[in-house]
Amino acid sequence: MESTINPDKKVVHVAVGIIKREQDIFICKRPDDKHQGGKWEFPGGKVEKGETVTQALQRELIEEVDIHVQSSSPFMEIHHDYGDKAVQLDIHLVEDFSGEPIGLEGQQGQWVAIDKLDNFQFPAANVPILAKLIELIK
Ligand SMILES: Nc1nc2c([nH]c(=O)n2[C@@H]2O[C@H](COP(=O)(O)OP(=O)(O)OP(=O)(O)O)[C@@H](O)[C@H]2O)c(=O)[nH]1
Ligand SMILES: [Mg+2]
Repeated sequence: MESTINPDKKVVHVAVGIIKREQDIFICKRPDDKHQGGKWEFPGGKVEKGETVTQALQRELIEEVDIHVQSSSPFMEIHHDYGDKAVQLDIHLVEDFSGEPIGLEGQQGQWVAIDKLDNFQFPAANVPILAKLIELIK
């Protein structure tokens, strides 16, 4: 019998940055050929062996959106199983950075007001992030 819970399933640990300036957040569109392709995301990527989440976040945001993170603070942690892949998202708020974010890997990127984020389609795991961001501006 097939089980929906597989304790041996590898969990991908991901550092995610909520890049915030005043009431706006910088989001990017995931390339079509990637997991959850075509959806919008908060930039970030896999934590590599030997890296802390903060180090991974700094590296990924340089690689993906060309900004240098000066400091960040933990925002929330989400565990989600997509079936084809299980992820642990370590989400940090990034308000202190240098440079102007752009989609450095050819991906679309744009600043969006927090109250307009629900017009964009995000991966299912992101639902609690949007809910918490809305709380910030209430
Ligand atoms: N960056 C990012 N990943 C997310 C978000 N939500 C979410 O479910 N994910 C999932 O977390 C994983 C992140 O992997 P990634 O593709 O960004 O990793 P990466 O930058 O290291 O790229 P790579 O695939 O080229 O190694 C993907 O499975 C993605 O679907 C999000 O808001 N931002
Ligand atoms: Mg990435």
